[in-house]
Amino acid sequence: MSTDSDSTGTPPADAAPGRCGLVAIVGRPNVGKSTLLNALIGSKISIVSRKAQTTRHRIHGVLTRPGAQFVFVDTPGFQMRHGGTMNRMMNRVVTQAVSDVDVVVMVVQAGKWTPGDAELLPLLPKGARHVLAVNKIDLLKRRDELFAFVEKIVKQHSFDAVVPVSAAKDKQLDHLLDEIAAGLPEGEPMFDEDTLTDRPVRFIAAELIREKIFRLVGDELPYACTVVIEQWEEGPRQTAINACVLVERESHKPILLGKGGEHMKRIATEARQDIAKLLDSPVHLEVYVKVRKGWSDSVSALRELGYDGA
Ligand SMILES: Nc1nc2c(ncn2[C@@H]2O[C@H](COP(=O)(O)OP(=O)(O)OP(=O)(O)O)[C@@H](O)[C@H]2O)c(=O)[nH]1
Repeated sequence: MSTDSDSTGTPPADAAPGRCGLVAIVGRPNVGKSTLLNALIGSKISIVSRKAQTTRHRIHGVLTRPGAQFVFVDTPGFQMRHGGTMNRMMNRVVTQAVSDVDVVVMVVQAGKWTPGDAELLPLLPKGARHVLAVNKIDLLKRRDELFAFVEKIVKQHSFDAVVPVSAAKDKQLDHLLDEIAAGLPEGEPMFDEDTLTDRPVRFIAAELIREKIFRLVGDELPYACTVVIEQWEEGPRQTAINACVLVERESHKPILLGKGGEHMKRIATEARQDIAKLLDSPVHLEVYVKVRKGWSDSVSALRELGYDGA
């Protein structure tokens, strides 16, 4: 790594040409992908103008550093937590989603290699630089455990770089970015510097609600749930939003609602605050729960809900 003793904040005249490219962060559930992405690009989402229609991907976030722009693309399938139709479709979607990225960062949890991790290895796109991010190193008691762990993985797959990190403690993230940058092609930035995401604002609002649900009751809900924005009215003083959370079974409803509806209240309050920040205007948010049996296993229901790849 370079030292910053001579850093003046301006790149030297003979600086390497700029790089820009697509990066996918993949990994089984719970290894810390979202935490890592947030630590890399910041958790604040803002709405963007894209310079040009240069990518067919859904962009999760953009990070611009001197000399390199990292365009993080979404990989929906890697976030799914259960089997069934959803997963089969999502595997297809995911293979397509990462097929033309420049760098794929596979995140694993230090000391915890599972069959779920191994299953992802053949899905990593051939033409990309493969970076292994060994996350949560702060949880390791002994450093030598890390060497043995990494050795076991690199025997199964040849990674171009291996970087132990802690997304939560902000450890080694600059090093990780350097290793990612090494795989980005030379080129002009695709986005203006302050750009963070180009996802439609309604989708982000639904994601913010889903995030609150996972934070509060994710461990208790045996299936993923989905959030559908049913109504969105931009008034002169506030935006009124009705959102519906679809769950699999009647028994999931009380989990989401909590005693006297307290979970739902907290979910709605926290989501409203985030959405208001996102829109930079007051928000009135109503969140309902509906039971829709078998939604995650029905292809037509998935299509209806806007999942592609069905
Ligand atoms: N100790 C520690 N915990 C971490 C670290 N990174 C993430 N976590 C925790 O691990 C859990 C899962 O993190 P997420 O970022 O939600 O993981 P994910 O891979 O996006 O999970 P899915 O959305 O299920 O795919 C959370 O409780 C995080 O706080 C880390 O570096 N150290």
